[in-house]
Amino acid sequence: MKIFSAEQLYEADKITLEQQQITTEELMERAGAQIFNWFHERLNGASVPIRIFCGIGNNGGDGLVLGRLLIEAGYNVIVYVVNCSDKRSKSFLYNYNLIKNVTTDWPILMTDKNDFPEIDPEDIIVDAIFGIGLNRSLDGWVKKLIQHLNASPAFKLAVDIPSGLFPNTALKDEDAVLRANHTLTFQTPKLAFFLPETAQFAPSFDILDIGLDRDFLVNTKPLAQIISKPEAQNLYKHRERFAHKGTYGHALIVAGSYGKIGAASISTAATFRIGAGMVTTFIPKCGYSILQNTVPEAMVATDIEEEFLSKINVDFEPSAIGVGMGIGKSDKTVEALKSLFKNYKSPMVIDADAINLISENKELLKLLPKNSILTPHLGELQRLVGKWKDDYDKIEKVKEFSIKHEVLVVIKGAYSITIFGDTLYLNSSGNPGMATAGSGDSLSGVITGLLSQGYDPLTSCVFGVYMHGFAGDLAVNQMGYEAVMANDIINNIGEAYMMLFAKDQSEGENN
Ligand SMILES: NC(=O)C1=CN([C@@H]2O[C@H](COP(=O)(O)OP(=O)(O)OC[C@H]3O[C@@H](n4cnc5c(N)ncnc54)[C@H](OP(=O)(O)O)[C@@H]3O)[C@@H](O)[C@H]2O)[C@@H](O)CC1
Ligand SMILES: [K+]
Repeated sequence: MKIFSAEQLYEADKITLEQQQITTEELMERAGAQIFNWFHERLNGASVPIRIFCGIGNNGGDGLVLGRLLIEAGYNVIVYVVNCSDKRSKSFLYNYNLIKNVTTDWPILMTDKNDFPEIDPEDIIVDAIFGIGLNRSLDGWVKKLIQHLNASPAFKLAVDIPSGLFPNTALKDEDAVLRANHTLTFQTPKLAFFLPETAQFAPSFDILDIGLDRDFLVNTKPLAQIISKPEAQNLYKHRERFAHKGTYGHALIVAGSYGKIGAASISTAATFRIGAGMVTTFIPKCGYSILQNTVPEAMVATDIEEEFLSKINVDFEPSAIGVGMGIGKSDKTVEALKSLFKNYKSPMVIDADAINLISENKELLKLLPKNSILTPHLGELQRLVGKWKDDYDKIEKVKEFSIKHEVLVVIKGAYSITIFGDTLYLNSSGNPGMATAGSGDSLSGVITGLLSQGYDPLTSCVFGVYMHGFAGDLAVNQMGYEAVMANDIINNIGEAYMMLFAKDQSEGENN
């Protein structure tokens, strides 16, 4: 699914009116009716008070349509106009007049904080104050109104986007945003719903299809793409009946140091589970028996050093390489990486300490094979690209980095983001149970295993991140968030493949 910017949505709006020969008011009626249907299906005529707060732009207009339809259906509705300016939009005014036809309880005009109503915990609050037209942070009594609403335990439903939240630019004042319980967003979710600093304001949402122009939606390059099950299904490559282990490549995992041989075992097991044909794991000598015991399917090659990596040498041409998990930061390991990057031109997954070593020895960046994949967590990312001001600045910095060094970057987090040049993919699978040691090592193994099978680097990232998260969702369903360990994620990769095409929706919420 695509995420469009506010500017693109206004463009879609304009094209829709032209192509479908409809007025703004007709489109607004569609939007309001969709929200009404959502309510009506759930409330089924219940008499709970619904307090609709409308701004003076088109978001407020949507609120007025909803109010009118709810009143007509016999609901207990109180409509407020947050009258912060006299620049009311044309469609707002049109619907302001219409609502007067269906009730003698005209909308209550609010002009300062003396007009704030008392709200019972059982009431429903509808936030139609500001939508994607917000162009500065809220202040004055309107900000106080938002805080008044936030202080109430009543259920808060936001229309299109919580008021005060910018759809695709940074937030400056987090005390001036409605904390919605749920958001009904038009046509596509907004980027802010997925980023760490702003997702808290829209913790859950439904997307309402208001019939914006299909051609525009299909042919326009979006701000970002969300990867959910349908997209992942399209990325999956079927196995060939006459396949043999060579068909799916011979991956090389370069990992581990004294005390961190587990990182090598975990990433090796994940490389196998996602489907690599063969895996050789290159580790310091001290890990030899451990690895042969924990992953007997793997071949093991060892460094001349006992406890860390100093010179990486294998006698085959790997189909993919995953490097960095638990390798530590010895000086000799920097040299080992240097020659690895120089000698092998296969696509590489670069993780953990390999990323840290690159950050400390920037000359390594020039040696990275083209289209290599870096999978930093936030601390590693910051060391790599420097500090960022906010989530959007972070994305811009990573885009620049990706373009400059011709690499892909996976920013790990609640919605992991894959960045390739100026293209963004947001992953929808995964859960907080996966914040556990070794989870990242298993992801590196998954991506390496996909590369090894011949998936291209971008698909390996996007599909790998999805499958890893999906396996984590299945693990959580079996044992709960707290108990999940990295091996449980790996052990559910098989189930994730089987469930990928199953109709059952038992996995995570936003899949
Ligand atoms: N796109 C679509 O396809 C469809 C969109 N639809 C709906 O339209 C919504 C967008 O409507 P919109 O453009 O009228 O903007 P909206 O958010 O109502 O607010 C604009 C007003 O707020 C003001 N203002 C801004 N910041 C402010 C601040 N900090 N403090 C105070 N005032 C501030 C600004 O005035 P200003 O003072 O800047 O001149 C202006 O008057 C969208 O979210 C969706 O709900 C649907 O109906 C159908 C299809
Ligand atoms: K809103």
